[in-house]
Amino acid sequence: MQQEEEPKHLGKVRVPHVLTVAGSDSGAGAGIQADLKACSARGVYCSTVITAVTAQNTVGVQGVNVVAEDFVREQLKSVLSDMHPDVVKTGMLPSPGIIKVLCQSLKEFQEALVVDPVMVSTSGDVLAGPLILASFREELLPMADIVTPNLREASALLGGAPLQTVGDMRSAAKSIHDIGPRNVLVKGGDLPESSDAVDVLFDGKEFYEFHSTRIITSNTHGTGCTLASSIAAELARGSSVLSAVKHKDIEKGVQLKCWLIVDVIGLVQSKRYVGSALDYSKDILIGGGRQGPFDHLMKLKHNALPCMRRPFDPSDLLMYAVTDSRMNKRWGRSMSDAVKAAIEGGATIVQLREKDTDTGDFLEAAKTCLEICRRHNVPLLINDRIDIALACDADGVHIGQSDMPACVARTILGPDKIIGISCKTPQQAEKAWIDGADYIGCGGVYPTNTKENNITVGLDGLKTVCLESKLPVVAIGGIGISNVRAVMELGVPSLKGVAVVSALFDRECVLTESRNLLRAIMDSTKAVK
Ligand SMILES: Cc1ncc(COP(=O)(O)OP(=O)(O)O)c(N)n1
Ligand SMILES: Cc1ncsc1CCOP(=O)(O)O
Ligand SMILES: [Mg+2]
Repeated sequence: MQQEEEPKHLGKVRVPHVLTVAGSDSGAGAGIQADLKACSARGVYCSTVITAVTAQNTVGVQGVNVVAEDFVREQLKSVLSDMHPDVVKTGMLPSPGIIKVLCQSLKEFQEALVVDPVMVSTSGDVLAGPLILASFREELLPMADIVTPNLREASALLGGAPLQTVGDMRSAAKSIHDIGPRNVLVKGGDLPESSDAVDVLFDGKEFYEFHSTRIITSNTHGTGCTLASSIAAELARGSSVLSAVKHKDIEKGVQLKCWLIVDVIGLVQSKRYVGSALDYSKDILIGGGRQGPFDHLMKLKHNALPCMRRPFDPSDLLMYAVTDSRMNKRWGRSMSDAVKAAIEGGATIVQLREKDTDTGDFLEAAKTCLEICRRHNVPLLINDRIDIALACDADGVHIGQSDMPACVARTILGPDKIIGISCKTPQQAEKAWIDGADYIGCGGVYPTNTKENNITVGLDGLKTVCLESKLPVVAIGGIGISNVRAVMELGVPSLKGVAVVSALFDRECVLTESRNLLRAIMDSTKAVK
């Protein structure tokens, strides 16, 4: 009997998809490269049709090599016929011929269209001449669902009169709308004498103004491309709503209303995203020119902190300091002062275990502690709170048996973060290994007041777990200067150190306690050898 073939898409998820038709920027701040990064940051797949290759950096544009029209057509056909993007976004279109080719393809495939009418690069280099202006006006703009000119582009599209006020921007938006696009967003980032950045949207009926705080930075190269890509990404994400409306063939008025909802929300989100990326990137240094790129994924600075992170080393577990804000408060010190003193006293890894600190305060303190830890090349872990670990880009987390399952934590945190799991039995230790943990914390070894209702495993329980564990082990619970020797002298190779809370932090001087405890640990490890 012939088996029926399963449809290829069964069980697969369709992801939102933007096609960008634009030029390549070798400096990767703008153009195709900005579009790819912006779409990735906004969670949308991005395919690319390259119209020109530019030699470009933070100083300016040194050269442009236009791609042959036929080859632009071929790229368009390859992507549109097979991958069916939800939205097409255009950037640099360097010849009237390329615009014609694009418009033909768009008529055939009927995708939603976001036009960033790139004419002059942010460095002032002209990327599109007067012939292109005519093609924009006559062919491309009438097909656009939204067009996003800056002040200079809006002025060029309308014959050259400068735009100097929000009133001018409104009139320009209306006049450009008359050319044919369904929505016009005139971006006022360059408006003189304005403390905030104002953009004006006109949808043919109403004007909307979007105000945001102006971010003082020279790292703005690619802002226009990024905003347009981000709008395209938002439209692609909302395209299920749009296509539902389109399919039902609802009368034009309702369809427009639906567009507007997607547009306005998408615009607000896009502007907010660009603002956050600019703000994050205001102090990064790439290139020596006047205008630098910014970091679309808002991650680059983590790697630029004083000390680079390194892979987890089990010997980091030797003296493991676990914070407790109640104790530190009692002794009149902040979390970061406590961490600094513990590290100066020799702590080899730090865990922030903050059971009653508000989330906002916890995050801020965690960022400060992370800077201290990075400076000293000491890993920083967060207890229980994967959200905090992600938000501050800590080195990892410590989780217990009733916290987030370790395999889920691993999926969320990725392969490079450190994950520690509390285990009281060999079975739990085995599971921790299967789930992808890096180490286990075993205890309470001795009774403790720090953690309520914690069952004590004793030295025997610790030894049993250490003997069975495939992962390195750190002992915890009631450990201090008086009993650390007994723990370390168990002499099981997987036992790499001790984790302590009150022995360091429920004391007057964290620095002294840390030094003394480290000395005792070192003495006992020497004794074992
Ligand atoms: C190193 C280390 N080991 C064990 C624990 C305890 O974690 P957990 O069982 O999740 O309990 P809480 O600390 O969250 O109360 C730990 N924190 N660190
Ligand atoms: C968090 C934790 N997990 C098991 S025992 C314990 C508390 C350890 O605190 P202390 O070092 O003050 O006994
Ligand atoms: Mg926990």
